[in-house]
Amino acid sequence: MVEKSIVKRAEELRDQLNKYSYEYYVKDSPSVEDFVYDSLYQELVDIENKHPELVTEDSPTQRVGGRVLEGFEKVVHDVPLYSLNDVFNKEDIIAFDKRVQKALGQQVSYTCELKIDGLSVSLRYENGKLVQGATRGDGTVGEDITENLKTVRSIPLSLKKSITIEARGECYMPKKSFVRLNQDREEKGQDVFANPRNAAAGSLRQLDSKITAKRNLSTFLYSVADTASLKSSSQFDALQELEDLGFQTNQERKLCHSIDEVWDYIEEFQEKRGDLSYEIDGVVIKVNNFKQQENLGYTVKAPRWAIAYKFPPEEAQTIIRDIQWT
Ligand SMILES: NC(=O)c1cnc(OC2CCCC2)nc1N
Repeated sequence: MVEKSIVKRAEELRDQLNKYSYEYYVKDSPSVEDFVYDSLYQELVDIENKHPELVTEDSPTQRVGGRVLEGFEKVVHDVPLYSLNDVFNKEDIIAFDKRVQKALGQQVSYTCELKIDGLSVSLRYENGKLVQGATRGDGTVGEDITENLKTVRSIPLSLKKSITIEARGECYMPKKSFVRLNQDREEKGQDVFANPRNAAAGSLRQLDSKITAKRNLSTFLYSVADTASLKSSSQFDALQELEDLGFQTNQERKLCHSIDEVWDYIEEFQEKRGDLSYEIDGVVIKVNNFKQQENLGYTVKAPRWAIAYKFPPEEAQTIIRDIQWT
């Protein structure tokens, strides 16, 4: 039986380290220097080595697993991960708005979100603890990449409330990490990745999570499998609720009350795209109210209540050129 004081100290360290990690990787505003984090982390590693029975699933020491997998298990998504219909011009945005207004016969607000150019992932939590992470796959069957997603520091191993929820979002590689990774691969005579999306996909497909852990991936969560698992009754509020649970959400979201406001948002971020620290390939426009989303429903592959406005592809050189070389 381990002394109570040691059990208590291990719990304190876990909570403290998870809080520091959240501040650093999710809020991007650390409250302590790295050396403070490192020394507390080492203290926890020492306690867990001496008393393995004290190790918990959500201990920060469990982010980087030990074993190399043979392959990935299949995961069936009870609620499919839908894709989005794409549009490429203002006329189609206006047509989308007209269809929605006609179908609903009432006023509609839209939540606009940047369309992160990464990989869709699904994160399942039971009683607030991360139990499974999976790829989108074909929308119905994905792959279990829990070990790899646990290494993504912005993914919380435990939520701020012990609820059971399946969150969905994008896992991506920041532009600077992409450039650094390709420089490193070039020096080693390895193939370089064509773009950050491919680099993120390649990093999440690693059978050895120690490699994934070094790729500096991040996330933006933007939806849940079942909106009934949230208090919110709209997309805009749901994003805030996900943030309050400890997820990273994209701060550029905007609640728009007319399609003109939506178009202004699109033009704004077509301009700002090069200044972002991550790649986007457009804007996602969603009917804000969940009841209205339900009334509009889905086609076979995509919701009728959302549309993706795609920007013209940005040639690779722009990505490299636009990085602020600090
Ligand atoms: N790549 C993105 O940033 C992104 C993708 N998809 C969605 O929403 C889909 C999910 C279910 C129907 C609408 N939102 C996003 N922000």
